Amino acid sequence: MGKRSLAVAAAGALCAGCAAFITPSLPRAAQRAGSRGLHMAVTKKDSYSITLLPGDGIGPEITTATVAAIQPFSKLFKMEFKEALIGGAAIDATGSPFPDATFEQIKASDSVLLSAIGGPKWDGNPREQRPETGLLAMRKGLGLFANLRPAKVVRQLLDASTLKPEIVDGVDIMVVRELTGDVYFGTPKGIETTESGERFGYNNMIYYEHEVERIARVAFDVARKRGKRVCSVDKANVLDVSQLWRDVVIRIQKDEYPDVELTHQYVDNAAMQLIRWPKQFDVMVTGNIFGDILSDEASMLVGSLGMLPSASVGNPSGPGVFEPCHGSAPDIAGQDKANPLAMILSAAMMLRYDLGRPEEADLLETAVDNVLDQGYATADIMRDGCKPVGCKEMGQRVAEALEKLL
Ligand SMILES: NC(=O)c1ccc[n+]([C@@H]2O[C@H](COP(=O)([O-])OP(=O)(O)OC[C@H]3O[C@@H](n4cnc5c(N)ncnc54)[C@H](O)[C@@H]3O)[C@@H](O)[C@H]2O)c1
Ligand SMILES: CC(C)[C@H](C(=O)O)[C@@H](O)C(=O)O
Ligand SMILES: [Mg+2]
Repeated sequence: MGKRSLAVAAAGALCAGCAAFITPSLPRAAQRAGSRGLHMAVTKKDSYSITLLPGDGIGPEITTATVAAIQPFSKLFKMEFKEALIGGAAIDATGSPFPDATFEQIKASDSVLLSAIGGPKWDGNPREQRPETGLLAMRKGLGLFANLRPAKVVRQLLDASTLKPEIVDGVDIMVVRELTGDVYFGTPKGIETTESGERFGYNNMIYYEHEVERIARVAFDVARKRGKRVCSVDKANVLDVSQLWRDVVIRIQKDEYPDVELTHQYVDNAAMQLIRWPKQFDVMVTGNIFGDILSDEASMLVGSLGMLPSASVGNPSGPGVFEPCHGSAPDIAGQDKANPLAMILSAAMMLRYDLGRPEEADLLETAVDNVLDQGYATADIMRDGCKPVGCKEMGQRVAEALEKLL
């Protein structure tokens, strides 16, 4: 395949309406400006429109709990919540996992809170009618190339991790995951049959320099506000796409961030180092698929996937999407067992990055901390001596704790 057709293939969007947001041919200066879109300089307002995407499985339960938890902020500013369809719920209602109406509503919102999508009901659908395809289309369509996944161990949960307390105590890692490139979006891809009748499947792992440059800058910018150390994770010993990744990250650090320390690990080693001695990491920057896997692994340092929030950002002129790292947890859906804290902490990231309300973000995180101090725990983080609560009650407890701080 020639260079031009590869470029066209990589720009191929999952939905027609997304194409305008994909910018492989932007001049470098414009791409660079876009890479600064961490929404940190947003001016605060008195009123916000927030799209809620309750999605599938435990999604509606944790969404209700999250809205309840942040309701006390209505003393300070107005939040207009409007639900929209995505994922399996959208497929059932409209036939599409990311309906145009949802995309239009999101673009007109200040921000987006997403719970989770997917489930066995739709696993047999053709690819374009799978819930996950809707999620990817939204991220790509909104230009959200940077996914920040903080794995910060809270002292109350030291015993909730499957690792020894002395290994996880003090861990504070920010995984910066590239979110709109890699093997997730590369083409050509598909499942075909050879002339002899054997089927084969393939996906193209591809990164353009500008995609690596902008995620590297996000990682270095984040590191400058933390421990000034970035570990870039790749598989450059085997993959050409990873060699390009590494070369570009080295160049950006040398030219623009000489004050930030840069190290490299191969992804197999990084997966091991994360559970051997996680305190060695400050910021980890990596591609879409490695970041997906390593962030789920990092959640167990904290104690549960139900504790890991995320911010999907990168487009300074549009809303970000704030979403827990976990999925729709079909095994516990509809039983009031889910931990809503990952989504509540994602709402804190929304306040910080999208709504220009960093003080309120801190307050919400403190409220969560206080609830954990009081010993309330959902099943996934249950320890000796804790008070068991369901999803709904956990949301109410956070609301009460927040109320006391306002
Ligand atoms: N961002 C998303 O929407 C997202 C992310 C991951 C997976 N998924 C989808 O979710 C579906 C299920 O995937 P999976 O089972 O591999 O992963 P999952 O994250 O849904 O669940 C993995 C395990 O973690 C538990 N878990 C997850 N969130 C929890 C919470 N908040 N509280 C308590 N326990 C929690 C589940 O019960 C399960 O045992 C699939 O369709 C998958 O594609 C969606
Ligand atoms: C559901 C899936 C498309 C998604 C991803 O792989 O990005 C999920 O695993 C995540 O981590 O948000
Ligand atoms: Mg994942």
